[in-house]
Amino acid sequence: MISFINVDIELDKKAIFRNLNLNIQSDEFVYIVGKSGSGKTTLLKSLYMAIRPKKGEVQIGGYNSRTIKKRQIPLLRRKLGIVFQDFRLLEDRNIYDNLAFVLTVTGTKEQQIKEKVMKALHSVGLEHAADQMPRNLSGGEQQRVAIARAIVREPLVILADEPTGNLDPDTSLEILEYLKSINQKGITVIIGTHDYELVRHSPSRTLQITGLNLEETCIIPTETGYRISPPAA
Ligand SMILES: Nc1ncnc2c1ncn2[C@@H]1O[C@H](COP(=O)(O)OP(=O)(O)OP(=O)(O)O)[C@@H](O)[C@H]1O
Repeated sequence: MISFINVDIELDKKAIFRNLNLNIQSDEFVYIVGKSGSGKTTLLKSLYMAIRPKKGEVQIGGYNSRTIKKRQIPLLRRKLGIVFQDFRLLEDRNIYDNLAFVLTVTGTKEQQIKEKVMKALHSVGLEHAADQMPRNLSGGEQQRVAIARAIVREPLVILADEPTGNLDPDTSLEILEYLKSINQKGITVIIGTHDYELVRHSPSRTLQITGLNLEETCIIPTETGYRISPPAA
């Protein structure tokens, strides 16, 4: 469902990925790990076509980076739910309206908006917070709203870029559990993170950025924490 085929990505003439080949199936839960600056954000951006490969192609949701037209990019993004480290909620409107906005712009009818928004809030345990303003919620709650906003359009894929980067360890695990439960409903989830502890806690397919490519990796629990196999480059 998602494929990178012989992909080279450069930013400002600097090679970030070289000859990347990768397939991710529907329903998978995948971590992309790597140290700061290794290219996690770049990889996720190439999936929502904010970055296009210099060579090769990225296929996602029936679109192809080589052939997609500029006007089709919003259509692709409607099939994706994107979650950022800094939540990015609209501060001037309440939680309900933050989610409703996403549906209004695509012309969904009022009654349907209400049902979908409340269902999405329910799935992150925040239906009681619909009337609250974002600033009145904790960081973890704001990220749960961001996850609800990402799923309200019933996407094929959730792309989460360091979704726990601003959160304490316990809240991070809670966010991870919400993302796992969304995945169990059949939505592909791809998480970029440098938090190996998160991966150790809840293991799943893990791809580590090493040099200009990716390799399948295991985070192995040990008595003192975890070990990465093969080791981080
Ligand atoms: N717009 C840009 N122009 C040029 N280089 C860029 C641009 N954006 C990112 N880079 C470089 O690309 C490399 C990969 O950056 P990226 O943000 O994808 O890494 P990351 O793994 O997500 O890092 P972090 O964990 O710190 O967020 C870095 O060396 C970065 O400096």
